[in-house]
Amino acid sequence: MTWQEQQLPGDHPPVRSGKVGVLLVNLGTPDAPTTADVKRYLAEFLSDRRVVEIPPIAWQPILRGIILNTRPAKSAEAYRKVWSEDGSPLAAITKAQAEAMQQAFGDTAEVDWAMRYGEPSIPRQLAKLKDAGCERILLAPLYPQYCGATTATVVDKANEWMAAQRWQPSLRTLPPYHDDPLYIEALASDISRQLDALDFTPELLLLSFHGMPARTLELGDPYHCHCQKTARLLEERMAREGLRFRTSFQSRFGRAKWLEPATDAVLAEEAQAGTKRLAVVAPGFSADCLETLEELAIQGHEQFAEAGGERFAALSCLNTSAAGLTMLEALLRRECGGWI
Ligand SMILES: C=CC1=C(C)c2cc3[nH]c(cc4nc(cc5[nH]c(cc1n2)c(C)c5CCC(=O)O)C(CCC(=O)O)=C4C)c(C)c3C=C
Ligand SMILES: [Fe+2]
Ligand SMILES: [Fe+2]
Repeated sequence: MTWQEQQLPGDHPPVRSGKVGVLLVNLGTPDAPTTADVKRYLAEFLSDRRVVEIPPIAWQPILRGIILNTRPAKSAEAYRKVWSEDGSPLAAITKAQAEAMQQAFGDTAEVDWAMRYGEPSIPRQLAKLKDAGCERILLAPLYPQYCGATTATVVDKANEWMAAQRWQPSLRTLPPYHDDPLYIEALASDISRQLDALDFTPELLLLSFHGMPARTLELGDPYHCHCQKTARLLEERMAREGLRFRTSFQSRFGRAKWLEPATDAVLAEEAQAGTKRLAVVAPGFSADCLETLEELAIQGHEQFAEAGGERFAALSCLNTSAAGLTMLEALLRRECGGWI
């Protein structure tokens, strides 16, 4: 079915229909690396009750009174270190992924991208797809591992928009793909390519996933198990003579206990135990961002070197690599089954 302006009586509102839409979604990022923009972004992000599970009556005074007066300046400084000509790396890469998918799908689907926090927002982009005639939309949160704080909040936001529509499009959601052979294969091939290009041979490949409060595991969030399964499958698929694998969790936020071991602690511990050559990669991130380019590649390098490590490499995320785009297209085509 293709889009068409239907033949309608003169006083009938225009009707556009018949198309399939695909919306790639990632976390969100400030518009500019300034304290004011980072503050705006963090206020929205950290007010999401899926992200900080403390009752607003207790949390909002801490957020507004302390965190939003201290963190934005520090985070803005970190963002400035990784900001690119095309803006925030997370937004620029997600946009490039959507453009590549549009190229791959041609006129069989409209492909666009959105950010859960900040712009372009999910409601704005869903409305854009609907206005372009998309009656069927695949919502694709680009998180391989399911997490209430990431995947579920994207679906919540989309459903909020759906609730306000008289004529709703049909909505499908890309399921988590943490153990999908397409994903494991893409990671194995892209990581192997990057390891082969290094001018040293790492003794350890550290798989660093974004952390979560430890209690989310007891509350039934599958995130920790999904990360562990990705790590196990990747290690089985990639096994190399002399290369050890370890898994850790980065980006701790707040005072509660987070999933362990922490990436910074493992980097120091490994160097102190005599590991000289280490590579780190973040398989849970679809695109490089502040957490990989600054926290891992800059801070992680310093932590490892200060503890006695000698050679360090932070590998890239799948981004727009050939392996990453081939995987993404295959996942999206599968989920659009019967539609295109
Ligand atoms: C990949 C999955 C992610 C999970 C799970 C996640 C949970 C989570 N994050 C915070 C707090 C912060 N995260 C920040 C940045 C950030 N987080 C993710 C991904 C996940 N977060 C990404 C891709 C990014 C990068 C955004 C970018 O612009 O590049 C930040 C902002 C930066 C900073 O000030 O440090 C915060 C804060 C919590 C509390 C949480 C789960 C409870
Ligand atoms: Fe985060
Ligand atoms: Fe687990």
